[in-house]
Amino acid sequence: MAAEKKLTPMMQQWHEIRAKLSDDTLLLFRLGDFYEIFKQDAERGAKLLGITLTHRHGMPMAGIPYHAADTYMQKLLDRGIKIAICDQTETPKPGKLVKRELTRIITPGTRLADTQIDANRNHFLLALDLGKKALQAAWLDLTTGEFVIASEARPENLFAAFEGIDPREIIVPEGAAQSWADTEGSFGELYTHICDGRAVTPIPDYHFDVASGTQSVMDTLGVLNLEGFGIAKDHAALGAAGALVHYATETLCAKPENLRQLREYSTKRTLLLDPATLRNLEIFKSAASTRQGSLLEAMDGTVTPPGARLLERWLCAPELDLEEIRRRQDCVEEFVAAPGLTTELQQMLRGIRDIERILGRLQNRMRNPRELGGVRDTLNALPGIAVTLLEFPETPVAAIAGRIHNFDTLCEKLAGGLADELPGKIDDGGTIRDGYDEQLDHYRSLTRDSQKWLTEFELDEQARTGIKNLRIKYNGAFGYFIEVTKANLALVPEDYIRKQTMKNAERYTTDVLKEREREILHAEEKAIAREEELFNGLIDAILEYADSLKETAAALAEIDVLMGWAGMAREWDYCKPSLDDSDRLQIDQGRHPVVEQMLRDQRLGLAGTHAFVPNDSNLSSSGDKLPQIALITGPNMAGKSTYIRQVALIVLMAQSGAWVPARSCQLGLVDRIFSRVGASDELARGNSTFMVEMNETANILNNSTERSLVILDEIGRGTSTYDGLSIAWAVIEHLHPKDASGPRTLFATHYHELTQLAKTLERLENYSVAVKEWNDEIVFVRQVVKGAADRSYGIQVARLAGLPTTVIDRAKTILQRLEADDSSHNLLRKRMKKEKSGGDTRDEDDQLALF
Ligand SMILES: Nc1ncnc2c1ncn2[C@@H]1O[C@H](COP(=O)(O)OP(=O)(O)OP(=O)(O)O)[C@@H](O)[C@H]1O
Repeated sequence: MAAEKKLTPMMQQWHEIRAKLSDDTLLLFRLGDFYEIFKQDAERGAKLLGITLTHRHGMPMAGIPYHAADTYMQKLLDRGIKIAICDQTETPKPGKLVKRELTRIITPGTRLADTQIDANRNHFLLALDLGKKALQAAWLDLTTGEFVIASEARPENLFAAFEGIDPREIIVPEGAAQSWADTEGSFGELYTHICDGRAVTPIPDYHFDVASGTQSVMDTLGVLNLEGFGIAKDHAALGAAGALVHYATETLCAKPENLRQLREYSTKRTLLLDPATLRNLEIFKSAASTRQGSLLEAMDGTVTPPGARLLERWLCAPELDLEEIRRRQDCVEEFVAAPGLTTELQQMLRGIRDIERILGRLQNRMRNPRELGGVRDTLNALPGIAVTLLEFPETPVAAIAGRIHNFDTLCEKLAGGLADELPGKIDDGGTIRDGYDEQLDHYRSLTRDSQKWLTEFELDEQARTGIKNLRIKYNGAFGYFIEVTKANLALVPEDYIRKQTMKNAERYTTDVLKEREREILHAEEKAIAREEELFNGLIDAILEYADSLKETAAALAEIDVLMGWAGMAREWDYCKPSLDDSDRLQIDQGRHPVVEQMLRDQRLGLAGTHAFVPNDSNLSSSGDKLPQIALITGPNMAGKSTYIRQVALIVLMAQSGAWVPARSCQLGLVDRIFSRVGASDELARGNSTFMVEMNETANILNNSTERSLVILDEIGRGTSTYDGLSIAWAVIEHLHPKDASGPRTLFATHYHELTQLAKTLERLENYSVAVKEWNDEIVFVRQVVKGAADRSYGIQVARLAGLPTTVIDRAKTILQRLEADDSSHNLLRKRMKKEKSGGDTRDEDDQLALF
């Protein structure tokens, strides 16, 4: 207690505020031009930020300059640290403790400042709760106001969506986090996976209560019920939504003001992509974890950040609604047919600002004059965009254009009120245009007159005292003063009153200067206060239009994505796919969108690289005239993986509403894409390659339907040949139910033995990727043809890879011996050889019963 008594009033204030925060939060305490960090926070902060730790009266402290705070905050947030900001909430007065309040807590999932967020990506905060029957989830992007709930009896279906939304922070009920991670089976694994590398924040369980959650969601949205959003009052995920609202309110230190809508995500309305497929198909990130080389990058022709964000949302939730898919496709078609207008529109879109996020900040009390300038400039650009869109009358594009509102009144108000050049902060002055407000003009003229007066006063005093270098100066602590250097002290007149002694100068004031100082400061203070009032008035005027601004921003984002797709369609000669409810998939001359682009880029630099070779794909789940399963064999490096992936990517693109890299494409809607391809990054998580492969395969066998698309690449290669072959064999049989339909499947393999399945499975057809042999060398022609391949040409490919000749020669010898060996494994191969040469295979058929 004795120690407590000694605290200065300011430290008492610090203690009171610090006590409201959790231990892991770092408190930044505004002190003049610095944010100070004290005590235990100082030790932690100094280490994390690499700044000097000092001690005052034994108390550790560290400080960061207010003007550079953004950079330091960014560093802390990137390390997953929560920051609490305590600001001065009144103008400091000498001798009085300034009022301070917590103004914000910033966590990885609740950042708002544009310097702290990625413009092209959403920043979602995700809340999870596992009920007895279902997983409840809600996610919210505070920067844009997007707010979604979901409830799913099969949690694995939702984890696919989470992978796509890529949450920055996950809120869970206290106590649950560890027990969920320890849950046996897929839930535990998926939960651990989604938490990996993300901030996880436990909050008390009662914040997940459905009844109180519903109430706080309704209060925040400003509605009396949720029927307008098609959501039942007792929707089980409203508990998670309530937890989000609570957390957002706590961190913003106020109710989030930009939440206006709530949407339900349903796995039944979306083509599902499980996390493994998103990774395997390199949808959002390449295998090297970069955007480059991903489908997202190859499909991104957007020119605005909201467009880029919408593209990502569309790609992680491709549609099952034919009408919506066709609407998007038709818009792309309009833009494809009007390249000139499209380029013009794109040019205009480049000039607009991110209204959705500006609104988010304005509504949540992060206001600076330049944001208003952004709204003004964007509104000025809208009529031009709207007029250009009128060139698409009575088309789906015109329907989107119809969602762009008219803001003439607001435009006029902002043009009249805002200065042309805007400062970064309202306190800097100069936000409001001269002539907009009489009162402000009056204070400003007083200040301007005073500046003139001060200049004249300086000249007069120089003349009166004979001190040529006498200066009138100003600083925040001492106000206005007359500065005289030490050498001229003898000339200082009697009426000068000493204010401060410096090393080389003395500072004085006079009664006249004191009087004038009072007037000037008063006028400046009044001017700033009036300017702030007017500034808030303009913000209120903007916020009155919040809903129509949001709708306009959403329409512009759509136009941006669709024009980007049209640009791609023209540049890469894509076709408009035709989608229906059938069970077929027919792609004529399909290409891999990413590999094709990479090959062209390489070709520019590397002579001799070939262009992408297109291939057809034809499947139907009932096996009606087309196979249900395509089994693809072929040499290493021939292009098997590329081929099967391209089919999956084309389906995903088509159901997102984009055009696709093919000459033509007919597609019966796919409900899920499953993949088991390539190595995975699971090794670091303690799973072996084979284990991962089997987990993914199990998921496919358990969850695929006859509407699904399954692509499997080299199943079973992670174990011994016999085990692998047997598993692959059984997997194919499972995917080919007797007398029923099965998922449309592409299966690439090096087990040539599997090609025999075509004899027993009527809906399976063999294909191979052709190569030409020339002088014991192979030439890749990348053509997929009907019929099985006879060998792997592994040794030839190894030679291409640069294995030493001695190793290649030795491998050939071993291969010859193995092929001569009469093992049961080679029976199949021998049999195939005989078959090819028209020999008798009856003996081996008996042996085949083994499989
Ligand atoms: N249709 C194509 N046109 C042009 N180049 C292609 C085509 N398909 C594949 N390639 C090129 O060939 C390379 C190898 O393809 P891919 O990995 O698909 O072969 P693979 O048969 O699956 O090989 P492995 O069996 O060794 O895994 C790709 O990286 C790509 O550059």
